[in-house]
Amino acid sequence: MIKLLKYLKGSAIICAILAPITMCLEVAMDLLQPTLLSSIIDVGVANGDLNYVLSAGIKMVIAAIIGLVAGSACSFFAAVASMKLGEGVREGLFEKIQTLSFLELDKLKTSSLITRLTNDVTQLQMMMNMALRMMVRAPLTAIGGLIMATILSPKLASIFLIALPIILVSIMFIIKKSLPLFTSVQEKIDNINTVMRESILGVKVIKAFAIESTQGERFNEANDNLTNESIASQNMNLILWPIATLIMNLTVVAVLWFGGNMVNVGDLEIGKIMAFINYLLQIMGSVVMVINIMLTFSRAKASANRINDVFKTETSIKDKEETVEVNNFDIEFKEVYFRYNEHSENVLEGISFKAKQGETIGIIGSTGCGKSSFVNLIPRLYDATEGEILIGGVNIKDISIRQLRENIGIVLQENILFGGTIESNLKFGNANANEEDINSSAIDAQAYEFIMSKDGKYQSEVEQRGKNLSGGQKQRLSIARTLIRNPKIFIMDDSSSALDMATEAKLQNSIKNRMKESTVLVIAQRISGVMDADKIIVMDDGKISDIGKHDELLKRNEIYRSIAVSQLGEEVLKVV
Ligand SMILES: Nc1ncnc2c1ncn2[C@@H]1O[C@H](COP(=O)(O)OP(=O)(O)OP(=O)(O)O)[C@@H](O)[C@H]1O
Repeated sequence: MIKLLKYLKGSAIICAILAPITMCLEVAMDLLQPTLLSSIIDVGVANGDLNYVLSAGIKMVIAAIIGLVAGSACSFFAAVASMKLGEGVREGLFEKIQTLSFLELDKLKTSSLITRLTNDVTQLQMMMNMALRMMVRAPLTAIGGLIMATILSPKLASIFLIALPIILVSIMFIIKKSLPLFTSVQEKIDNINTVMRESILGVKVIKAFAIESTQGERFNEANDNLTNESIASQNMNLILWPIATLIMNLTVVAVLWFGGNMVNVGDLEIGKIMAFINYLLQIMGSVVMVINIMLTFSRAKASANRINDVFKTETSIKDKEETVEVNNFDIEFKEVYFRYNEHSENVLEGISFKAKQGETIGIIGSTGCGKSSFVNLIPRLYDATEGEILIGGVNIKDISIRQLRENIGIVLQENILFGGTIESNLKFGNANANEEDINSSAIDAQAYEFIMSKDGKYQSEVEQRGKNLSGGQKQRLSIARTLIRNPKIFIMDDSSSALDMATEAKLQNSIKNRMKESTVLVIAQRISGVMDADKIIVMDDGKISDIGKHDELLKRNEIYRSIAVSQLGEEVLKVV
């Protein structure tokens, strides 16, 4: 948890220092009150000295006002410092997540990352706030109260020697038991976030399949698990209160019993007993505060561990110290093998091929045969497990990730658009794009017409994830967003599947003209999407089955021939 304090910066550090200082003042004022009260009773009232009573009373009021102001200032400083800590940690986490590769993101899981960014940071904030207010107050009040009570009557104060150890041992026991429960509660929140995320994003599928009740059951199960775990962690909390209250009440009885006897034999004044009980209540109150701090601390520790897990995660894909600039964008795969993690099987096996800059390569194969995995290796979204991938003759691991990704434009299979306007989405591809760039990429992506048909044209609103656009419109905007970068390597991962044949043909034509100088890789499910390519790679179960032109493959490759016949009919064979 201490490690995360480095996210406390600037004015927040000053607030974090001022909060305990102002708290010290409040505690001092609180500790003064019982002594002033006892002097009023034992001196003022006992001697019938009204002036003494008045002046001590005024001192009590002034002390209370100073205590109030100091306490409010402390709460303010603690709130600012803890909010700023939360802001800093969230910012750090967000930046860290941006650096992680797909591999680490797969492992950490999106919904868990969201819980860590929100719920776990909130726990940390609460801890910080409480620590700044209570961590000083509780021990100071307890120690100060003990000293003042001992000054009043060392004999009576010996009662604390029995009461305090019992409470402290109970606290330690409960804390030890509750830490794993708090970690488990956070995990259960992860689960519920996963189900919620799936249910909300997939609400249309759920409705279309009429599986609301099944989803409801999944949600209820996750919800029940969270509730049960939270109750278990709170139960620990509940045991502590009766123990603390019982010990406190027994101590008060003991003070009254022994103190009463002392008054009877003339060893102690009545006012001192009252002050003693006041100190006792302050000490016990601070013990209760310590219990609260410890419980919040255990919960925050579980959250801090989860946050630190993200900070500790090192990206597996990073730049070497010395990187090489490339000016040529031929691509070569040399005996490339790939699997998603050490426990899974190879998704790609022995992939070798070459593509010259300016060539268009089509990639076709049955679903799940590894096409997306294959192209994802080129911009290093994942790293190959074995073998080498070269661009312009240089291993891609020797090229800086920035240069690599700046020169590669990939239209992913999942077309994710961001909330904003059509223009802001296109500018994701190139923030400096001018009107001409925007127009030309929209025209080439066959998106211009539908954009112009909208009332707002380029300023038309795009809702989150582009949900107010059709599948084909999203695909075309995603293509335009990539074309606007004029990448040296242009990859389309099944990006024209939602377009009709005529639009797809126009798209192919415009890409061919625009990307003459680039290496183009096009994954398609439809033969029409790849048949005009300079080379077509036929993939089968993670391996390359064949590479050739349309006519050649029709003649010699069984897989290609069967895909072509299934889509274009037997006539396709007559041309060969
Ligand atoms: N992130 C991932 N983690 C683990 N396995 C994955 C992941 N993504 C894909 N796979 C697995 O890798 C294999 C190849 O998937 P890939 O997406 O590359 O196939 P594809 O040929 O592009 O499929 P499609 O044509 O349906 O898009 C599949 O068996 C899939 O289950």
